[in-house]
Amino acid sequence: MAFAASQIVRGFSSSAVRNVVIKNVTIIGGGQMGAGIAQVAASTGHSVTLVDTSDDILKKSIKLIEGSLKRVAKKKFSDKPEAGEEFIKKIVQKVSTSTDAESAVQGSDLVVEAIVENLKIKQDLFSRLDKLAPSHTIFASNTSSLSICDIASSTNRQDRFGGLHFFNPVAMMKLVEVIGTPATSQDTLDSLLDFSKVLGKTPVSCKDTSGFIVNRLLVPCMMEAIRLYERGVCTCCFYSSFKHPSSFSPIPLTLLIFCFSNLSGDASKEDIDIGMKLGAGYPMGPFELADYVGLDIVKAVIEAFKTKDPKNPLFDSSDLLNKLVAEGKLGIKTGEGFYKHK
Ligand SMILES: CCCCCCCCCCCCCC(=O)CC(=O)SCCNC(=O)CCNC(=O)[C@H](O)C(C)(C)COP(=O)(O)OP(=O)(O)OC[C@H]1O[C@@H](n2cnc3c(N)ncnc32)[C@H](O)[C@@H]1OP(=O)(O)O
Ligand SMILES: NC(=O)C1=CN([C@@H]2O[C@H](COP(=O)(O)OP(=O)(O)OC[C@H]3O[C@@H](n4cnc5c(N)ncnc54)[C@H](O)[C@@H]3O)[C@@H](O)[C@H]2O)C=CC1
Repeated sequence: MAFAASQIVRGFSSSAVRNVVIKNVTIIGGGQMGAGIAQVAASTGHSVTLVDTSDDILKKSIKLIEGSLKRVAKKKFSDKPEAGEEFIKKIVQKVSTSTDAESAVQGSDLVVEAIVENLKIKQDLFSRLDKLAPSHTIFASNTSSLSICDIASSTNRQDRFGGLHFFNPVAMMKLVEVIGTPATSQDTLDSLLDFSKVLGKTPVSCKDTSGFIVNRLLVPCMMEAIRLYERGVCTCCFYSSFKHPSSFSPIPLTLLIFCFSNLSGDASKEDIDIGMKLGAGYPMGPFELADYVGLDIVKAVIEAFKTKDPKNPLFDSSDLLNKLVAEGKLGIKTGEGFYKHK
């Protein structure tokens, strides 16, 4: 992540919106995603204002950014620790913090929202910001599962509203899904695509459908994994993966179907995770990844999918997931989720 020219200068035209120069970025929500987005935006030369509800939270956001930058600097400046320190300092200086979202958007070219996954709260936020942000400012949501159209409907700038869906951890994951609604202008989409590239990411364009591309495929897999665990799993379907861990050969479909229809014995989340890592080549198994993402987020995502597609059994809720969230066991961020974390 080198400091790069960060300006996106669009073709000149009579419309103010077409001349979008994304220099100043406001990120609302300083949790794991907002802090990550702030980090990559600052690392690519943007001036960033990070907003959250309290100074204590914002201090933790800056710590998250510093922690991630330390890992980057360790590689980039392995033999020059002082240069590494300077690199971190320069990037962190590009991030200012605020608890006042309304003022923070006033000089902003782009607002990226990464707050709690709740439609009403996101709509309330954007509706307030819409009244104060300059007319050229583009609004984007990092939602995992809510409709961009539904969120944008709270504003009077639906042509300048899109989805900008980053992946966790933002510093490492190369993909950004850029989502347009029927009302999003081509200029806005182009600006969001260009911005993603300036951040060093690879953008893909998505329609505003539940889960866009990646979560539409990941979430059913997650829910099937939880159900497998809740009702017991037939361990023989992972046998070939254990016997030949380096081969990564896919389990034959017929064997999988046989095993899924003959469930018996104790479930093991560890075995499911090993199965998906060694048998399907994922870097993390579903339970590890759910703990990494946050179980509150996973629950909110499933509920949003269910709201849009109520008859689909893939999105039926899970008693176990609901219980863990009710107990405050949200994964790595609280020290316990499906697993205990140090
Ligand atoms: C199995 C499929 C089903 C899963 C379903 C899951 C849940 C579905 C619900 C979705 C809810 C909503 C989520 C969403 O909207 C979208 C998402 O973001 S989905 C999550 C996407 N993310 C992933 O899939 C992450 C997968 N994991 C990885 O890629 C790696 O494990 C990871 C890069 C996180 C860590 O790598 P690993 O080798 O495991 O560990 P190391 O600690 O050794 O790190 C390797 C390397 O990377 C550097 N690094 C790691 N984290 C950071 C960081 N935050 N900042 C900077 N650098 C980082 C680290 O320093 C190491 O560098 P080296 O040079 O190798 O030393
Ligand atoms: N966790 C993940 O892996 C991913 C999450 N997302 C999405 O990103 C968004 C944020 O997720 P996380 O960062 O994981 O959540 P998080 O819980 O880590 O952070 C959310 C932050 O928003 C703050 N916040 C809540 N309401 C606010 C408001 N009205 N104004 C200002 N700040 C407010 C909270 O204090 C918190 O710090 C969600 O929409 C989620 O679905 C998207 C991709 C991956």
